[in-house]
Amino acid sequence: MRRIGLYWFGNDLRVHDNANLQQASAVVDQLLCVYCLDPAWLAPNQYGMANLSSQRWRFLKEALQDLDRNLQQAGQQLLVCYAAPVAAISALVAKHAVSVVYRSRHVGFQERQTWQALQKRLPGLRFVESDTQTLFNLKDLPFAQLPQAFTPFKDLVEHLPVDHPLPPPDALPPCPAPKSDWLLNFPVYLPATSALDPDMAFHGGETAGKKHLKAYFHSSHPNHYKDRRNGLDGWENSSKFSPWLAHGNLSVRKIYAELRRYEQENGANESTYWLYFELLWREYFQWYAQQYGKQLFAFRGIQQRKPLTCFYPERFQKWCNGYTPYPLVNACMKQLKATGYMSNRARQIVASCLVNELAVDWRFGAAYFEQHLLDYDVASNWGNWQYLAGVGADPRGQRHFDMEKQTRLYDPQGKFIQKWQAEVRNLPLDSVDAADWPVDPATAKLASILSA
Ligand SMILES: Cc1cc2nc3c(=O)[nH]c(=O)nc-3n(C[C@H](O)[C@H](O)[C@H](O)COP(=O)(O)OP(=O)(O)OC[C@H]3O[C@@H](n4cnc5c(N)ncnc54)[C@H](O)[C@@H]3O)c2cc1C
Repeated sequence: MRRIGLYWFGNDLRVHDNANLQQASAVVDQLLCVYCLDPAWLAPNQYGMANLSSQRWRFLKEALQDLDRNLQQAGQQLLVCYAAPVAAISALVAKHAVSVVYRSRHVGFQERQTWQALQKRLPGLRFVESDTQTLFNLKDLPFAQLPQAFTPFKDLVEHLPVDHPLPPPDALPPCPAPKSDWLLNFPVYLPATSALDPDMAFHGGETAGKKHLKAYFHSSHPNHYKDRRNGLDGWENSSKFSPWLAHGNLSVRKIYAELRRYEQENGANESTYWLYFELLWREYFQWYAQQYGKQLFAFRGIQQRKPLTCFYPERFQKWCNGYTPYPLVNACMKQLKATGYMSNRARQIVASCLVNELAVDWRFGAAYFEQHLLDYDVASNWGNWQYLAGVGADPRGQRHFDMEKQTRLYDPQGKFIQKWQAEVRNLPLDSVDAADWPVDPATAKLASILSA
């Protein structure tokens, strides 16, 4: 009897180093390659924001088109369903008598729930999941409970061996449906912003990601990474791997292998080590999301500590649009909106500003980043926000950055602020002062009695 498999692509949009694709091609006679674009991503979430900005959508669309081209080279093609995954996959399983479903492990809470819901809905089917998005496999981690801070985690894992990345499959089992059904076809119209800042030219897809990886490790940039990584602008300051990593266009094991090759050929130094160190931060947050589930999104975080913040709609809007009293923050936020990218230092500065200067609930900042970051990754985003808000993996508690000092350090000549036309100063934080709030006469009388 013919065995038909379904490969459900998620944040692993690539054919190289994809253990599931290799496994599927060895086991099944025919294969459906499917991606689900969930309509829920376009509707407002609990923070009133859609998950995908037009920049994020452009990058994702490019990544899907590239995946389709790469699958075609191996005799396959990609079906993109505009539907909720459980419904779409169940329908395809029934229509094509699928007996095994493959996917890469996703550490996100909702994504895990969806995977479980699918298994419940389709009893009797085989479900295969592999670790393709992390350096290490879950089963090889040398602890049962993730350490509550990064340093003990790093000490436990940094010398563990990392699997070699797998090559792309030469050929994949054919698709069981006629070609006409399987054209990469987006049933929804979504505006995909094409205007890019030439300094931040990210294009989605495995092909663009691999090209960038090669260029990076054939330059001298890795030798200067540690000194430059805090720069607010400039393509060469940091690796810029994150958007391709987040979509799985680049495998983190492939990056690791390239880094080791670079070190062998050019010598290892503090900077090349630091690049690995940052990949370990990413790794930490992946397993952190896996361990803490929905606590990743909780106001009190994993610390169960209540931040002294709430929600001020006006302050939040000013932060999003770059109209706070802090020009550096405004420049960073304008950069994010225009390009979908912001350096790590800039993310720390604007997050600290939102929580400490504007006293706004950190989860709104995380949701805004989710909407706009090309490299949005559930684990790294919400994990870093918790850290900055003092409710996450930081043993030191809340990080409060001095805005003036950060400006002096990272934009001493004001060039970055000027580039984003964010020089405006003396903007009030609130348009209504507490003293101007309309107060009814009875309350005013009570207040005067109490203050007498
Ligand atoms: C509030 C906040 C939100 C963030 N949200 C995300 C997110 O949604 N997606 C995301 O990939 N990163 C996120 N980061 C981490 C970091 O800012 C980005 O990974 C980095 O800026 C991406 O640029 P790069 O690839 O040039 O990084 P590089 O400095 O070149 O680092 C190399 C790689 O290491 C990893 N890395 C570096 N720093 C971190 C870190 N602090 N946490 C986790 N991984 C790290 C990334 O995979 C990155 O691509 C966030 C940081 C903060 C402070």
